[in-house]
Amino acid sequence: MDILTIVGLEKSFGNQRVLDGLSFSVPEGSIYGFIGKNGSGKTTTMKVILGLLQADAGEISVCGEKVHYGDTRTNRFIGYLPDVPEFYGFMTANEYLRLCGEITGMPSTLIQTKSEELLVLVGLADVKKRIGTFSRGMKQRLGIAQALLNEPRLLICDEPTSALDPIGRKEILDILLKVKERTTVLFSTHVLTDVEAICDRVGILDGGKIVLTGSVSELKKTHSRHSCTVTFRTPADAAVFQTDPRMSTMKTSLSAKDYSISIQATEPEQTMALIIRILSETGLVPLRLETAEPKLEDIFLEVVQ
Ligand SMILES: Nc1ncnc2c1ncn2[C@@H]1O[C@H](COP(=O)(O)OP(=O)(O)OP(=O)(O)O)[C@@H](O)[C@H]1O
Repeated sequence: MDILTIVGLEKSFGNQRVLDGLSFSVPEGSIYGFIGKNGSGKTTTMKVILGLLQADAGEISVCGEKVHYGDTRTNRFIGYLPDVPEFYGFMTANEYLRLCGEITGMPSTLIQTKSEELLVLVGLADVKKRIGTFSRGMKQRLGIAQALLNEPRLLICDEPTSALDPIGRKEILDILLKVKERTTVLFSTHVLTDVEAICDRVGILDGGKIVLTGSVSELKKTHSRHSCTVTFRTPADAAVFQTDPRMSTMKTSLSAKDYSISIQATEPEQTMALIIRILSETGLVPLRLETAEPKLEDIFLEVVQ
C-alpha cells in the first residue's frame, strides 16, 4: 500500500511555476528520498502535503484520505520535521515533549512513557540541560522525537541533515533507519550520499516534476555507467594515452587535479581489457588503474541540468 500519493500537483508563485504536474507515491514501510537541487520545490511540496499551502491543481492522499488545504485532518497520520525546527530554549527536552503531548491531548501517562522511549531512540535520554544550549544535531534529534510523539504513519523530514557535520549527519541517518521499523519516511535532501546510505526508493525532482524514480540499485543499473580510471605520473603520458585512436570512440574526461583519465563504461570488464591492451602496446606505465561503481550523484547530474 502507498502511504502517500501525489497526482498532477501544480503550484506557481506569481509567474514562477514551481510544481508542474508533480506525481509520485511512497510505499508503506520505505524511506523515500525526495531529491532536488536548491529551489526545486521540495519544501513547497511538503507544505502542500501538510495542507499549509494551497496547490493550483492536483490531488494528494495520505493513508487513502484526500488532503484539503487548511483542513488538517490528514495531519493526524503525519509527523513533520521542518528544516530548522524551533523550540522553547528555556525548556529541557523532556519538558518540551510533555508540552507537545499536552497540546495534542495525549493522556499524561502516555506522554511520559512515549517521551522516555523516544528520548532513548534519539540519544537524548541522559541530557538534562536546556534546549537553548543544544547543538544543531541535538535539536534535529529532538525534532524527530517530537515528530514521532503521535506515532505517525508518515514522517516527513525536510533536509534533516543538510546543516550538520559528518557525525551529526550519521546520527540522524542511524535514527531514521531505526525509525523505519515504526513508520514510513519521506526524506527531502540534496545530499546524495545520505540518500544512498538509507533510502529504499528515490524520486528526482526537476523542472517541477519527478524526472526519475526507482530504487537506488535499479537506478544505478539502468541509468548510469561504471567508470574506469587510469592515472599517470606525467601529463605527457596522459596525453599519449588519451590520443590513442582506440580512445576516440570512448567518453573520456581528464581530471583537473591529477593526470588521470576517466572513461565511462557500459561494459567495465571489456573497457578495462582495452585499457590494459593500450598500456601494454604503448609501453605506458600507469600509477593507478581502477574501476568505480556508478554513484547516485552521477545519475543526478545526468538527469538534472
Ligand atoms: N511563499 C513564496 N512566495 C514566493 N516564492 C516562493 C515562496 N515559497 C517558495 N518560493 C519559491 O519557490 C521555489 C521553490 O522553493 P522551495 O523552498 O520549495 O525549494 P526547495 O527545493 O525546498 O529548496 P531548498 O533546497 O533551497 O530548501 C524557490 O524559487 C522559492 O524562492
